[in-house]
Amino acid sequence: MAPTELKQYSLADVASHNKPNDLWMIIHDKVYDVTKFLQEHPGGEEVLIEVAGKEASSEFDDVGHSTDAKESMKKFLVGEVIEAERKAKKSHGSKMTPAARSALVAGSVLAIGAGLAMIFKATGSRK
Ligand code: HEM
Repeated sequence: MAPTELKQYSLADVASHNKPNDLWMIIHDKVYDVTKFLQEHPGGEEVLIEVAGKEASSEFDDVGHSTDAKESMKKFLVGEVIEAERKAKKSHGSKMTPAARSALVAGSVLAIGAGLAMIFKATGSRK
């Protein structure tokens, strides 16, 4: 079974829709056809033409688009970027393995312990 019902596009597919009369863009791995929205975009058509056929996630986020804007963009969703070419990979967050993380915690505890021991020794001998 397909993991998603969205159509899958490669970056090259999206890049070919880079004209004002045929304008797609990628925002957070989703592909949007905003051709019909150009004239209506409150931020103007120029900014959309600039990112035509391209990845525009940071530009979109930088504006701080409203929830309304995020809701209305669903109307333009036509698909998503094929998994191999996605920017955001499946594994989110820290790249550290659990073992590496435990080692780091254990190391820190040891270092703090050693530091405290030295302080206690120093204060203790100052009699
Ligand atoms: C499907 C994609 C997009 C939709 C549906 C959309 C929608 C909107 C909406 C509804 C607004 C009005 C303000 C708000 O509600 O936040 C807005 C403003 C704006 N948008 Fe977009 N937008 C899209 C993509 C983009 C992209 C890719 C850029 C930049 C490259 C951009 C730049 C702007 C700017 C500069 C404003 C004006 C902000 C202001 O004047 O305060 N938008 N957009």
